[in-house]
Amino acid sequence: MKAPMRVAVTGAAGQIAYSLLFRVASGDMLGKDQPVILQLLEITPALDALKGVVMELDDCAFPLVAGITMSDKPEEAFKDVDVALLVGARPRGPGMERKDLLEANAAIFSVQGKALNDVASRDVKVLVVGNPANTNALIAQRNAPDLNPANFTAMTRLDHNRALAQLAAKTDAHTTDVKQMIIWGNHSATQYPDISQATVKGQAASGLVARDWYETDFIPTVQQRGAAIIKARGASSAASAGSSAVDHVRDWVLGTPAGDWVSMAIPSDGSYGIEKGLIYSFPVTCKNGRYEIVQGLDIDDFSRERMSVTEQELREERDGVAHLLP
Ligand SMILES: NC(=O)C1=CN([C@@H]2O[C@H](COP(=O)(O)OP(=O)(O)OC[C@H]3O[C@@H](n4cnc5c(N)ncnc54)[C@H](O)[C@@H]3O)[C@@H](O)[C@H]2O)C=CC1
Ligand SMILES: O=C([O-])CC(=O)C(=O)O
Repeated sequence: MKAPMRVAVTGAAGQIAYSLLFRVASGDMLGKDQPVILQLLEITPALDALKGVVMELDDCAFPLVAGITMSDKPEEAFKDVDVALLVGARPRGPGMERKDLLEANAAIFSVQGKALNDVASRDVKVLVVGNPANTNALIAQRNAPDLNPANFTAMTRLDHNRALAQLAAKTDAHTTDVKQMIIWGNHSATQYPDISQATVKGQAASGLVARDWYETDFIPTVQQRGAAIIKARGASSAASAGSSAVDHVRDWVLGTPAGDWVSMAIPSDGSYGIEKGLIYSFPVTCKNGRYEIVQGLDIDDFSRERMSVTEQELREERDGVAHLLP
């Protein structure tokens, strides 16, 4: 039996966590042979609700759960954690953009970055889900100077999966037939879902769909999918967000399949001319618990323009929270 891994989940009484926790506990994220200790963080008024969630986790009798803790103090919840899923934050409602949440949510991530810096495992892998995810990840990372910046990531895997689903439906294929999708940039309406490298059953996707569909239907549909869910459901995506968080961490820890890649928002190292340090979504492959940006892709003028627009938005978000960036 492997030693348990410690997984912190913030916002553990919220909507996303209500689906995410059960997937983590059942072994979908770290493997069916990997015991987990769940370290759950909530704000004080939500601790009663959290107790109910823990009662349900207990009632599932998951073989891989080696312990569960609850706390309203980040320094307790993050103690020695190997993986930190930073979900807890206010979600947007109808008519809002994700960056409208910056004011409400940014402070959470400076406090949590500091706590991770002080008490988490030195190799902790951090995934920020709470919006605006990229800039919140930047805040957490900059407040954790003793940890490797590369260990702070934000979630664009939901956008990646949405793009797979849209392209698969259009080409009458299954999502597993689609390879080499890319989401560039911010988890926002400026993100650039790029099919220029994608294949469907081994054929170039760009040759299978009309350019007009790609530009006027596919791109805006993926960019606006979060808003469409809010309109339809009256609440922001929860189960699909939880599922994508599982995918993100699983692939980071256990590796990406040969011949394909995934999208992760990570600190830019300057690849593709993107400003160093911004938390920007790139195509990456993962192996041995590390990710690497896919290099050498051709970037045409259409792509370059869109990659720059979303980069510029990330610069503006960063400048808007300068007071939280040590
Ligand atoms: N990156 C992505 O692809 C996606 C991100 N999101 C974002 O995820 C976040 C959570 O969404 P939901 O679970 O639907 O919201 P929710 O409102 O149902 O749950 C959020 C939970 O976080 C808790 N919380 C608030 N401040 C906290 C703090 N300082 N420490 C610990 N917990 C705290 C709240 O008490 C609440 O229980 C939102 O910001 C939402 O916009 C949602 C979908 C996709
Ligand atoms: O749209 C939202 O506010 C929630 C979210 O991030 C998504 O569904 O992509």
